[in-house]
Amino acid sequence: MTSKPHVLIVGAGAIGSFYGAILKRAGCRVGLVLRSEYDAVAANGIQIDSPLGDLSFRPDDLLRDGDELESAPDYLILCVKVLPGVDRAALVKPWMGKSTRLVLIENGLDIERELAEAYPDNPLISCLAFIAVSRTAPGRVDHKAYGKLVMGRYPQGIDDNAQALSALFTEGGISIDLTEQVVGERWRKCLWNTPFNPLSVLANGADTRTMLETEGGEALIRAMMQEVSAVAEADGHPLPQDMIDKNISGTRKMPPYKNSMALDYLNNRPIELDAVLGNVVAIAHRHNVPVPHLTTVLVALKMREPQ
Ligand SMILES: NC(=O)C1=CN([C@@H]2O[C@H](COP(=O)(O)OP(=O)(O)OC[C@H]3O[C@@H](n4cnc5c(N)ncnc54)[C@H](OP(=O)(O)O)[C@@H]3O)[C@@H](O)[C@H]2O)C=CC1
Ligand SMILES: CC(C)(CO)C(=O)C(=O)O
Repeated sequence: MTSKPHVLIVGAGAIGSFYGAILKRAGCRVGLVLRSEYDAVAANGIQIDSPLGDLSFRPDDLLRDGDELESAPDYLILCVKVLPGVDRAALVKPWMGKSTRLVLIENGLDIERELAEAYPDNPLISCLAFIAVSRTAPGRVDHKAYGKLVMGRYPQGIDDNAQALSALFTEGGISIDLTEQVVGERWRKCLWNTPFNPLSVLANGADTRTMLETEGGEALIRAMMQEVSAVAEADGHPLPQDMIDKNISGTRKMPPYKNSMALDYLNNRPIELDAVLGNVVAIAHRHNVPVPHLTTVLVALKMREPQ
């Protein structure tokens, strides 16, 4: 690649718009694939309120699902919610060239496999976002804090593609941790997301402080974390012994926070229940690890879904 790469973001909500803006700031050509917010972004571009300064930008290409591009992007970054009814492999198909690197910035466990199977010859880079960012209106994004990405080649390793993408994000002003073991990193992140995200929905969109300070709340969260940790270990990704204590004390120090699933619930959007919890329970069953708390929360939330 001689000039700066061409990036296409599929699903430019909070995460896609923010990381697209960072790559735009690094000098990339950045296109967006949009659905409900297409007209607003065509009129006004993407506006981002951020402590990093003015990140607002106009996309270089603006597409709807299935629209053609004259040439395949160097990086296709997928940032849609991971939901059972969404065929992500089919969604990205129109823009996947022979050497397009496929990049996921999405929450959950075991969410890469369907894409790795659909595109076995394209490098797949899996990323975890540590950021507080949300959509406030069509084409408007509020970046409150943080922004680090942890990234690596799926299923493991760090290759030139991950290095090059990491350099671009760094140039745009984001901190990156490259990892040889991205699946292990997904387990580390799910130690937090798997209890906090689904429980916040059962608790009507509660924030972290409410969840920890309700009598029995911390004990329930710890019990769920113990189960996630046991499944991670059975799956070959043991987590450090002190990680539960660190997660609890770190969360207690944060200002009260509503996670992305709480925001989806409060905005009547579907929640990523399987990606964040259902897949952990499925892996537990595969390894015969008992997960009574995780199962109870999963089943209670499934009862709320339209049958
Ligand atoms: N927000 C956060 O702070 C964090 C989010 N994450 C994870 O990042 C991922 C993205 O989350 P986030 O950005 O918050 O979610 P958003 O709901 O803000 O954005 C998702 C975007 O995908 C779009 N989309 C969905 N399907 C299609 C489609 N078929 N074609 C085009 N666009 C489509 C949506 O469009 P439409 O408006 O039409 O539905 C929306 O713009 C999730 O996995 C989440 O868990 C991880 C860490 C923090
Ligand atoms: C870790 C956290 C809370 C923000 O990065 C997240 O993943 C979410 O909101 O779902």
